[in-house]
Amino acid sequence: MKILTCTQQKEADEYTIAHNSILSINLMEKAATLLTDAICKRWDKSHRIVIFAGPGNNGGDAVAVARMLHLKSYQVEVFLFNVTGKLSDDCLTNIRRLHECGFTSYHEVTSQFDAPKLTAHDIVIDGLFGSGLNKPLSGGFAAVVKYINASAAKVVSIDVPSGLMGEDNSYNIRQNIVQADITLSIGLPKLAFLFPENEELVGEWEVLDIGISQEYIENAETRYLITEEKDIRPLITPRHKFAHKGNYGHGLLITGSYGMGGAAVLSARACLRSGVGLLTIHTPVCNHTLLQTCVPEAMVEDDVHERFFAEPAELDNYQAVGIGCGLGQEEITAQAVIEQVRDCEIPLVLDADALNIFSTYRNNLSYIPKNTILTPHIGELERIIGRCSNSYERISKAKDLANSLQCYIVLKGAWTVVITPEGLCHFNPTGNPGMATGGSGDVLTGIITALLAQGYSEEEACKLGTYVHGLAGDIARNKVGEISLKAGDIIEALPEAWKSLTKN
Ligand SMILES: NC(=O)C1=CN([C@@H]2O[C@H](COP(=O)(O)OP(=O)(O)OC[C@H]3O[C@@H](n4cnc5c(N)ncnc54)[C@H](OP(=O)(O)O)[C@@H]3O)[C@@H](O)[C@H]2O)[C@H](O)CC1
Ligand SMILES: [K+]
Repeated sequence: MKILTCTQQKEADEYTIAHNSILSINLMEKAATLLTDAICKRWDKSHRIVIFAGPGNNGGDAVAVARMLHLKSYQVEVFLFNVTGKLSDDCLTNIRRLHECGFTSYHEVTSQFDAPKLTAHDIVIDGLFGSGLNKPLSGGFAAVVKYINASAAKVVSIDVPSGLMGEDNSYNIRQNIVQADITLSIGLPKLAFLFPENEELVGEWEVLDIGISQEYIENAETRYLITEEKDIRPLITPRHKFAHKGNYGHGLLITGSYGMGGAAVLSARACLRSGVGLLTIHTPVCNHTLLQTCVPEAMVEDDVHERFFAEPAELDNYQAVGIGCGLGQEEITAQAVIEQVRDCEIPLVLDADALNIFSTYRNNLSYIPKNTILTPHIGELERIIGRCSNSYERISKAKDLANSLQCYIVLKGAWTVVITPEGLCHFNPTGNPGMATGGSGDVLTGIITALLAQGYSEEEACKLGTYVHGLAGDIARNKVGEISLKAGDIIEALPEAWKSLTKN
């Protein structure tokens, strides 16, 4: 699913009106009908609905919703802010329609706003500003926002929480943005919804399909997409009837150190549950027995060192290599990692300590081969690109890094994003907060390494790997709950996740 900018969203509306023979006012009527349904589904008529409408079409939506709720016998009160004396045509039409159905609780605010007292049982509909916002809110509107946020009422924002920009909020004023409990987004989701710092502003969100022109969406250029199951399923290549283990690649995981053998176990088990033909684990001697016992399906190659990875492995026999889980950052390991990466000519995944090593030895970043997959969490990424003050800045800088290294970056978190060397950002929808636990990343590295070994392209391996990892996490959550979820549960759920993605 594409994510469009607010400017594109406006163009999409105009295109739909021009090409799908629908009048602008009727598109608004469609939006208002869906908004009203979504509201009625959640709250019954015992709640007073207090609607704050702005001067543009976001306000027009809100006024149309007021009429629909009024006609369903909800108790509705409308405050329309008309401080410049300039209302959009569709907003004006809806004000007329509201009056025509005998509605009397309408207040037009031109200067002084006598704020109603809001209680916890009230529902506020925030239709002040939507995709037409062109600067941070200030003055009277900022005061209205603060009053809404200070109230105990539940807040439903139409399209976007008023004051929030759809994409970049680096220069916004946070306290002047509505804190919604629910955002009912019209057409497509906005990029800003996917950023963790906006969670308390956007609340729970839902997209309402008002029938925006598919043709426009297909042709719209965007760098931001949400991966869907329908994008993932076709990527999976079925196994051949006459296949043998040699057909599915030999993966190598360079993982583990003294006290961190578990990371090697987790990544190896996940790798084996993701279709790899053969797996070898290169690990310090101290982990030999552990791995032979816990992962009997894998071969173990001992490093020269008792406790740490110290000497690069020979890569001739492998189709992919994953480096970093539980490696530690000993000087001797750092040198071995840099050398291993510099000379690597097969598909490569760098995770955890391998990334930390490159952030310490930054001058060696250019040794990372083209098309390598880097799988940092926010902390690991910022050790490389520097501290960022918000997600938009972080993603922009990550795109720069992916471009300068010509690498793939899998930035892990809620909405893990796969960034391609060309700067496309694919947001992954699966997964849950239970997966924020040690070892979860090791599992992902194992999965992606398995996919690369089987011959999936880097982009496919990133997208498919993050999707199935999150899906397995969701299956595990259903079994054990978010609090108890541990990395091993994700591995145990991988078979079901793979099965669900491959069944008809
Ligand atoms: N038919 C359609 O196009 C549909 C649109 N939908 C809804 O429409 C909004 C977008 O509507 P739009 O009118 O483009 O924009 P807004 O309602 O968000 O706001 C525009 C007005 O706000 C003023 N503005 C902008 N920023 C500020 C600010 N910081 N402070 C004060 N005023 C501001 C702006 O004035 P200018 O003079 O600056 O232009 C406009 O007056 C979309 O979000 C949907 O809710 C329907 O959903 C479907 C059809
Ligand atoms: K709004």
